Amino acid sequence: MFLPAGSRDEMGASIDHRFHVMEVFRKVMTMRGYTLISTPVVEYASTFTNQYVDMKLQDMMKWFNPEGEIEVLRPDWTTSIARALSTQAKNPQKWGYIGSVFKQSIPGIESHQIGVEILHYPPLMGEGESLLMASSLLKELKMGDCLIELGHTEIFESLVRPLTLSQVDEKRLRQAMHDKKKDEVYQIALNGKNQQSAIELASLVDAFGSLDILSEYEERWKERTDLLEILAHLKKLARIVEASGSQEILIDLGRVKNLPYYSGTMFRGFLKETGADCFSGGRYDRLYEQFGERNSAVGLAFDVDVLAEHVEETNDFTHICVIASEDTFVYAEQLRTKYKDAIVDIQTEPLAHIQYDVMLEIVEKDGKIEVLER
Ligand SMILES: N[C@@H](Cc1c[nH]c[nH+]1)C(=O)O
Repeated sequence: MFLPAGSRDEMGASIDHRFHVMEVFRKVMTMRGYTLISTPVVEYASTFTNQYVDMKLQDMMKWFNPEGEIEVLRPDWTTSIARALSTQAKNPQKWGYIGSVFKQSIPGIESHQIGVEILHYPPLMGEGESLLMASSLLKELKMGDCLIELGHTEIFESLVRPLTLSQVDEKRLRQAMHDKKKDEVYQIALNGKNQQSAIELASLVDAFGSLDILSEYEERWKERTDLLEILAHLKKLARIVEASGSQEILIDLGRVKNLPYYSGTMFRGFLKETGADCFSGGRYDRLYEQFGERNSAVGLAFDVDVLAEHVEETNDFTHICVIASEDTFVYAEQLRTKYKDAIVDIQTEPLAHIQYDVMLEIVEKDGKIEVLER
């Protein structure tokens, strides 16, 4: 009642879990040498809708400012951070962030992210670091096994390029490929008057699974040096992650980009137990072209709400109830110094819904104060 659809109030455990995820992330990123970055929650729409970023205005929370410019609530951290860093020197940088993104398309509009952006690193090192950082966070959070899926924008893009497709057909083709609808991919691709490409695109729909898929396609694409390079790159990245992390790797050669600014390797993380999609990211060197430069840029963001839902109970402090009155309240407060690592909850009566580990009662007898264990 009194809230727009999808908006909700929150109390207790779900907030605890979210903060726990953020705190563990902050520790992991700090220990790996990242620096925190934050950008304002209100930005100009044009930061996100320009030709380099190409996000859709209709998906954003927006309004006109007094000067008639459109302002939005931050729909994406990666783009804001690129804007903020565009004037920085080009030394290797690792940034971490914690905060909300806002999209019309998600229930409640707000979702919570934690993420990293890695700039000016050699490609395999930046990508490897993103994934190993993700892997160590999941381990610290005791999330159980995770599947890391690798894809690459240039496989689908380079097979579509020789086709003469209308914009509408190209959009439909992208969607059909994303939905893994093989017949539809083939039929739409045929409109591009290049049967060989249509066959290749249709086969891409099934090109996902374990690392063996890479060897299979090395054979299939042995004449295509551009695609072979991509396969070799993905293989090296998979080896780095496998050797240092403990996560299982999947390959999806037919993956289409979920954000327009990706150019190169893309990744996604799934929790094995429930299949929940917990992180997503990729390389976006071309995003920096709007500032007249081309940088090595890669990163990923976690959906904090998904992680918080799966996190184990985080509160393992001893829970002490101190029963006091208005007269003994000051004494009760002093007791805290004795139980520094416990939850000390001062009440007039124990609360029925809480299971206390220890119950202490402060009583005043003949002007003297005593603490009794109940
Ligand atoms: N901003 C992306 C994640 C990402 C971070 N860096 C690169 N990609 C997202 O919201 O899905």
